[in-house]
Parts: sequence; structure tokens; C-alpha cells
Amino acid sequence: MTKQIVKQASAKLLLVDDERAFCELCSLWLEQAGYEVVSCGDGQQAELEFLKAEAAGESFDLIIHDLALPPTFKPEDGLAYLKRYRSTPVVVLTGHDERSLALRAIELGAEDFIAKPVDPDFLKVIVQRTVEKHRLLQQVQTLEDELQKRPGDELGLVGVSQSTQAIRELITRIAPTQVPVFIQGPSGTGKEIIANAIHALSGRSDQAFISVHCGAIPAELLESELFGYKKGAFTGAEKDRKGLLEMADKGTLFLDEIGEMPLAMQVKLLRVLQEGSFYPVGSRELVTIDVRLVSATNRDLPLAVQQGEFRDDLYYRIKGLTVTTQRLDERREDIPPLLRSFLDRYNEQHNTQLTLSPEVLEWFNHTDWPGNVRELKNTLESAAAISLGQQITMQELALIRSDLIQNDAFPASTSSMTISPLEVNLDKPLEEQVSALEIRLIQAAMAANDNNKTRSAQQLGITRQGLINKINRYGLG
Ligand SMILES: Nc1ncnc2c1ncn2[C@@H]1O[C@H](COP(=O)(O)OP(=O)(O)OP(=O)(O)O)[C@@H](O)[C@H]1O
Repeated sequence: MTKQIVKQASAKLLLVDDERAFCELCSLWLEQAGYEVVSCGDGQQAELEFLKAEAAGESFDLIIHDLALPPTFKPEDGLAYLKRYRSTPVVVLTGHDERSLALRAIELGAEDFIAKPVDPDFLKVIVQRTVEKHRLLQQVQTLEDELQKRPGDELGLVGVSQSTQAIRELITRIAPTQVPVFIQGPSGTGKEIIANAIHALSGRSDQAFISVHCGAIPAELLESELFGYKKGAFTGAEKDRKGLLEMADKGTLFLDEIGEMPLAMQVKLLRVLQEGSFYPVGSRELVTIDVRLVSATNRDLPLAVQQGEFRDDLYYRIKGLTVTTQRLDERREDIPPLLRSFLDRYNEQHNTQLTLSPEVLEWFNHTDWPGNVRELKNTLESAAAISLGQQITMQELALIRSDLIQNDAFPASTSSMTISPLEVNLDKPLEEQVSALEIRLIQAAMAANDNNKTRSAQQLGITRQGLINKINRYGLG
């Protein structure tokens, strides 16, 4: 059965060859098959065309690239061009006796090769097959991205660990209800983000979200801050002032660090929560409020209750539904996507295009983070702020982390990178541990192969596309 060449009216090709007559002939053949062809005679011009198209949002579907190009006509120089085209597929043109050159090009990421002199039918088949394959891969990638998108992703809670995914799921379920939510977990693990997300996904999202840092307000001011006051209630009360509780009416009241609330204040808060009303300081007018309560603490509140430092009746009132966040060390697979997300945000805000060197990525993955995500984020942002080049390297980290110099904790070069022994943890689900190991193996392979995906994939025994899918899924790109 003969295979018909399907017209690909919308596919746009970039043809790079210094022989003008050859370009004209190939363009003619390809245009007859329905392709749009832009041709140019050297690598620099080709790169310019490529960037111009990208800037206009009309990127090429395929690049057909000769390797012996002016000014040097050295195939090694032609090979160097290949990596500039990122994810656009490239088919290289080679001479008949240049098999090893063709293989080298494929190792460097080229999709295929065509030997000169070019047969028009062969050219059309290769072009059609590569364009179709690339489009299919793009569709698969889009579908995978869609599948991986979960409700709550847009709420800023980044992470792929089972624990983060479970929290996202829980948030989307409890947000629309009126149940009080109690968030417990170590400092810097995203409790405030979770509180914000619950408000944003609730029916109260167009009303106020009032956040009260119970530990930050001095005990003697907490009452007037929460309940508000009447003019003349105490020295300095020069006019009536609404309290935070009243400001949160119809919206969400977030009591952060509730474990730090003084006992006397706990009694008063409990009364408000039970009755839904209170008197501002010095006032006889009852104020009625309707608030959704979300509270958070990094203390062990049941223990504080046992020790008489926190009222049990208030604890049971605020407890409602409990969300527990984990230390970052217990969910290390969240580190790469968190880094990606913070770096993207940093680049966007500062109009930069910083990347992380493989050693830096490895270091972030293996360092202890007692301050959890907050510490990780601050470290990354500080390193980014002082970096002089396009890449954050161990040099920047050594400037902001004195422990690195003392402990000689970072590898001298990528080649010295090793994978530390696998810790077997029977308390964690298999899937989570397999993901963590996969991430480490991918990072080690990429570091050992100068970030070359083809060679890394070969070393790992998977296809290049399989590797790209995993890199995207884990946010390692
Ligand atoms: N899963 C996450 N995704 C994105 N950013 C996060 C995540 N977890 C924490 N962060 C970031 O880390 C920093 C600390 O987060 P947050 O203030 O929510 O922590 P917390 O648990 O409320 O800390 P504390 O108990 O000290 O108040 C913030 O900048 C926040 O944006």
C-alpha cells in the first residue's frame, strides 16, 4: 500500500543550507506538499529567523539543517547550532559517507538525518513523519499537563508529594463549607497559604480575609485590636475604632499562632465564637458577626491543653477540621517544584532568566531545611539577588551560607556527584519514595551528562521523550 503525503498547510519549516540552488529546489518540493518554507544560507541567519518566529509566537514545526555551513564549513560548528533550537525538532542534512556525523547529531538531540543527494519523496516522508510525531508529542504533553493540573494548583500551594496533594484535595473539599479549620504544622510549611486558599475557594472570597498574628500583638493590646473600642474607653482611645473581628464580618478570620494567645484572651474569644457577638472595649452596643474561622499553630496544641496552657473548650471549638502540614525534610520531592516555582517568580519579578547549576540543585535537594519552605525560599532568593551571571552557582551559596565553606559540603564538580545511599522508610508510601528516587537519579544523570537529555536518557535506559515528560512532571526543567 502506498502512503499518501498529506498536505500540511499549517506546518512551517526552516531550511538551512548554503547552496542556494539546493534550497530553492527543496523549498519547491516542500511547498508543493503544502508546507510553508523559510530558507537561509547560514547558521546565524537561521538562529535569527528562529528567534524572530518565536518572538512573534509563530515557531517553526521543523528545522532542516545542513551541518557544513559558512563561515567555517566545519560540521562540529554546525552541530553546535542544534542545541539553540530547544524543543523544535531538527533533521540534519549530511553527506553520504558521514554516518558518524549523523549519529553524533542524533546524540545531540536531532530527530533524524537525510543524506545528500536528497531524494524528494524520501525528504517528504521524513518531514511528514517528524512533523506529525512532534505534533503528537505536543498533544500528549498538553494532555499530561491538563491531567496533572489539580484544583488548587492556582492557589499557590506548590508540591508533588503525597502530603501536599492530599492537602490540596482537602482544601478544595472543605473550602466551600462553613466548618472551622485548624491548621497545624511546623513553621514555614505554608499554613498561611492554606488559610488564604480556603478563603479564596469559599463562598466568602469576595469578602474580607483578616489575618491576626496572635503571637505578634502584645497581650495588653490584643483585646482592643480584636474587639475594637469606643472613644474614651482608655487613655489614647481618641475615636471609635472597629476591631479585627468586626472587619472580618461575612468573611474569614485567620487566627495565626493561636497557641500564643494569652489564657485570659482565650476565654473572651471562646465566648465570641459561641455567641457570635461581643461588646467592643468600653461599649454597650452588642456587635454581631458572622465569620468563618481558620486558625493555625506550630505548637503541639493538645500538649498545651494537657499542660494547662491552652483551654480545652477553645481547642475543641476551633478544631473543626484539622489540616496537618509536614516538615520539608519529610517530603523532599517537593523541593524541585518549589525551587522551579520560586525561581520562575523571581525571574518574572526581576526580568531575569536565572537558572540553577546542577551542583546547586543537588545541594538544595540534600540540605536540611529546619526553617522549611520559608528558609528554602529565602536562600534561593538571596542567592539569586547576588548572582552576577545567568546561573546561580555554588559560589553564590558559599557567600550566603557560611556552613558550606566550613563543611566543604558542595561537590567540586559535577563529575564528583554521587547518589547518597537510599534511605528505606517503611512509614512512607511506596509511590512517594519511588518518585523521590526517580528525581535523584534524573538529576544525577543530567549532572553527569552536562544536562544533555539524549545522553542522560540513554544512561537511564529510557527514551528521551520519557525523560522530558518526567522532568516536566517533577518540575526539574
Ligand atoms: N507549598 C508551598 N508552595 C509555595 N510556597 C510555599 C509553600 N509552603 C510555604 N511556602 C512559602 O514559604 C513561606 C512561608 O509560608 P507560610 O507563611 O505560609 O508558613 P507558615 O506555616 O504559616 O509559617 P509560620 O508558622 O512561621 O507562620 C511563604 O513565603 C510561602 O509563600
